[in-house]
Amino acid sequence: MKLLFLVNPISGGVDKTPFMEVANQLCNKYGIDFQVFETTGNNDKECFEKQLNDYQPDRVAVVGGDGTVQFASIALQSTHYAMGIVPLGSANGMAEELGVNNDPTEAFKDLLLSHLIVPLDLLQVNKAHQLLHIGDVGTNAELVNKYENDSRRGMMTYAKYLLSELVNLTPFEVKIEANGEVIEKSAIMVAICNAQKYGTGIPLNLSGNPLDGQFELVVIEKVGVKSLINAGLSKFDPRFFDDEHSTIITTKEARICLEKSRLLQLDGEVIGEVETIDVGILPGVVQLITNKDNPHV
Ligand SMILES: Nc1ncnc2c1ncn2[C@@H]1O[C@H](COP(=O)(O)OP(=O)(O)OP(=O)(O)O)[C@@H](O)[C@H]1O
Repeated sequence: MKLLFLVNPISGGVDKTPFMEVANQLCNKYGIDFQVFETTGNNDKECFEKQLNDYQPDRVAVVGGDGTVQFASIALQSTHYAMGIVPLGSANGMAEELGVNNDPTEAFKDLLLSHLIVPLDLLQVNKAHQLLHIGDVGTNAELVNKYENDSRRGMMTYAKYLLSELVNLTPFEVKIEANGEVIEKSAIMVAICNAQKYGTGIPLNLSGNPLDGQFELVVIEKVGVKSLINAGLSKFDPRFFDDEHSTIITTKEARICLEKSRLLQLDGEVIGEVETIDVGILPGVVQLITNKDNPHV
């Protein structure tokens, strides 16, 4: 077997050397030929694609967090190269959704052993962007933007912005065209979900499945104290999930029209202001190495 490691050395602020030493020993023990590609943050897509096509691996091991998994799935889409995840980021939301073992070495062994390869969906957003996990406009996108632009990272800064966003909630009008219907709502946030939960573990819906060829739009109309407490609790137990103030639409294609431009964030990255968001599904374009611990299989 030929294995290509795609490693993000900075994800999660975690030193990847101990994991790579164990992985190296396992590959030597089992006679697995391997190469390593380390992201640098510069020109990664071109360099990765070159190494991929020169080496032609049987499998790709993605070592990092959500940003790295998103990078890999976009680079590997519509190719025959299968990828598996070794969760080593600060947020491993997609790994969690897909039932990947929390222990990187165990996740790596699963990746080597499993013969279960399933087609994973991506979403196409406004022609120019692709989304793997969750994107949104409204409260959360504003929060991500302020947090990203503050040099003081960490939980205190995040909490400060979260509180100011929650105090200043101003609903906006949104029109959604999907499944041959038009829905108009007053919302504080609209989320585009290929999955169920944010990387923090807080769920947005309980029906999202990144392998089903569809996606969910979640329109959050308002947040009361009760739903905030429930959101926190539902991180630990989905029975607390409260959809009283949200509308969930399952579809393959949608147009979201906002009354005025708002910031859009996709997979944790702020894209910029948009007034119209066209979303489509790219069904099963990524070959994902998984196993029966994945709740969607
Ligand atoms: N070696 C590097 N040095 C600096 N930036 C890098 C490096 N490798 C990748 N990047 C940049 O880091 C970003 C991806 O990292 P991101 O933090 O989203 O990863 P992650 O895997 O989700 O980790 P985390 O969970 O810590 O956020 C991209 O913008 C990428 O260009």
